Amino acid sequence: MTFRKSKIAVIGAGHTGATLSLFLAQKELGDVVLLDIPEAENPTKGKALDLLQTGPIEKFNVSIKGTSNYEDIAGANIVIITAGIPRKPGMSRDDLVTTNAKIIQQVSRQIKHYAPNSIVLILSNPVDAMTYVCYKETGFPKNRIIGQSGVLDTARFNTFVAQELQIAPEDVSGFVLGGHGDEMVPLIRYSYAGGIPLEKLIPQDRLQQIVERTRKGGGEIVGLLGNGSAYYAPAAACAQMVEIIMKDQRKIIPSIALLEGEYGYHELFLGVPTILGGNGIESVIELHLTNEEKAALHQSAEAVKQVLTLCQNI
Ligand SMILES: NC(=O)C1=CN([C@@H]2O[C@H](COP(=O)(O)OP(=O)(O)OC[C@H]3O[C@@H](n4cnc5c(N)ncnc54)[C@H](O)[C@@H]3O)[C@@H](O)[C@H]2O)C=CC1
Ligand SMILES: O=C([O-])CC(=O)C(=O)O
Repeated sequence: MTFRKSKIAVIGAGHTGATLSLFLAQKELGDVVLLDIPEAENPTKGKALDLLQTGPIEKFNVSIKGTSNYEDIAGANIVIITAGIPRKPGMSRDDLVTTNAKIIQQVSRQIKHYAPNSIVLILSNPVDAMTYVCYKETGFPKNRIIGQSGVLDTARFNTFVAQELQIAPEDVSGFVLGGHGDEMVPLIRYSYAGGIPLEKLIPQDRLQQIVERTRKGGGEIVGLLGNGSAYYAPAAACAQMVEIIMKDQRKIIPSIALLEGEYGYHELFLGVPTILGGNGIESVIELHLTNEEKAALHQSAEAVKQVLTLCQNI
């Protein structure tokens, strides 16, 4: 009898890619292939070997291979793209667009060739636009092209609310819509702690401060790190999405998904609540929004469209 394990490919072996590989190995979701550019082949192999040697201590048993050869991702079930440059203090995510769009284009071509049946999860920034670039370049169906932003943004919101109320973070279920930029839309009306609407637990002005901190949550960490951006929580967010897909858990999770009429948008990737499962995005959940919420979402969508115009001539 042959036992075939699943294969998960992580493109980009930097901070997020290497951290994600550790989370994936700990979850034993499949064998991990960690790929970076040829110039970084030795460090990539070194990180993979180091991760592999974590197995006996952390009690996981999967293979972890470092490589710069795309043949190694052949047949991957899921590919996560973390390749690209991160921002530095003073930059916005959108400032990365020209460099990263070219990288995503190259990487997507290789994925199309070597892992044509894979589900692709995009992390690289500006992530809403990079998800669109990957969609266009691979030509994969929309359910198999997913961007990560909302799991992370919601985790930040939940953390700040838990700190405010002095409760367990897992008791908080926040809700964030829109693009992964400072215009993102944390929706207080759909946010709860222990089933109680947050509006009943925290005064409006404090809630607004938490919303603002969430919107700028990535920038806060960029400012503190000084040379790069967050990677533990972003990697954990990707690992959770991979787990949901690999185990076909059908969870309601915010994903960057292609909108074809939902929320009034067409041919636009934006963060929305989705059912995530074995086929990737199983469906987009459309919620009723107040006029104020619609206006905030519109502002966020316009910011994403603006960045997309910069991807047209890559
Ligand atoms: N969507 C989100 O929520 C988040 C997105 N990010 C984004 O993820 C990206 C990666 O961040 P980090 O891992 O911290 O950066 P990093 O600089 O530590 O790692 C990036 C890696 O990509 C590799 N790379 C560059 N071009 C490549 C190519 N053509 N093929 C394969 N690998 C290539 C680099 O050699 C490097 O090892 C950034 O764009 C960052 O802004 C980071 C955190 C959260
Ligand atoms: O802030 C950044 O540049 C990285 C990112 O997307 C995040 O941490 O939310």
